[in-house]
Amino acid sequence: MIELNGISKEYGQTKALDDLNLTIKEGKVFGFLGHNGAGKSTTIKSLVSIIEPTAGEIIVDQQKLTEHRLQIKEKIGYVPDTPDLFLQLTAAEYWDLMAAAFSLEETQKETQLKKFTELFDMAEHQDETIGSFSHGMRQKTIIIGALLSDPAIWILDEPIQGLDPQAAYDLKQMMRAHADAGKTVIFSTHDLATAQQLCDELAILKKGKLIYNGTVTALLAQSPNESLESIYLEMTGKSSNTEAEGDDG
Ligand SMILES: Nc1ncnc2c1ncn2[C@@H]1O[C@H](COP(=O)(O)OP(=O)(O)OP(=O)(O)O)[C@@H](O)[C@H]1O
Repeated sequence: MIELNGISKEYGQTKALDDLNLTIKEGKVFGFLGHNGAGKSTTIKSLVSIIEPTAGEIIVDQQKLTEHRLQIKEKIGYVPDTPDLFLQLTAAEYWDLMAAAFSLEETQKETQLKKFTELFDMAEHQDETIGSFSHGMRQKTIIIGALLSDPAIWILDEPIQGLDPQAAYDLKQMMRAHADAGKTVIFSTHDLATAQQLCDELAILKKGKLIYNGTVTALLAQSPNESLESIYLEMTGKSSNTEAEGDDG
């Protein structure tokens, strides 16, 4: 279980996160939604120790993140929102690096690589440099690297973006299966259809504040005849098309 207790992050005058309180449980797919700049990546980067919140505490499996960073990092597979790391390495070199960072046995590395490179159609590209890849191929390379060690906690910042429909489908299936196996899947997305299809629980952020936390089912039940898209747009301050067209009812 992951607990965020009173997390705030300030950049000068900007409050990127404002007193965020959340509990993220195993066995669920947990999604972060919010407009550009709402604080999704700031939350995710705080969880994976890239940035340090200005205030608050993160607890992972009863351990304080500030006191157990390495043990906690070993449990996490992280996919950043920009897959532009190590562009001069080949995909195979990058995966070797990730396998070494997690002290994977050679056989475990080979088995995992065979599975993922076949699944993501990357086997024939593994000796090419990451810099020569398309956005989607870079994304696949980073996803494979993040999942090589079979981490219990997946934290994926806009992982679907840029993937072709087959890879997106396969990744969503993997996320579902990982959660169904009792593990943790956290991701951010702008794709409301994906959120509706995949998430068990949601956190919707607006300007650094949590404006909804709960199940997708409960959110949809609040307005039974509306889609997640129109509910989201209403909550985040935008009107749906019908309202924008001046239906004064
Ligand atoms: N390094 C930084 N320096 C200053 N401000 C920052 C920095 N990183 C983020 N911010 C600000 O913090 C706020 C939250 O940004 P964040 O990247 O978390 O949003 P996001 O929800 O992930 O947005 P997007 O959907 O565009 O990826 C924004 O106002 C952003 O400008």
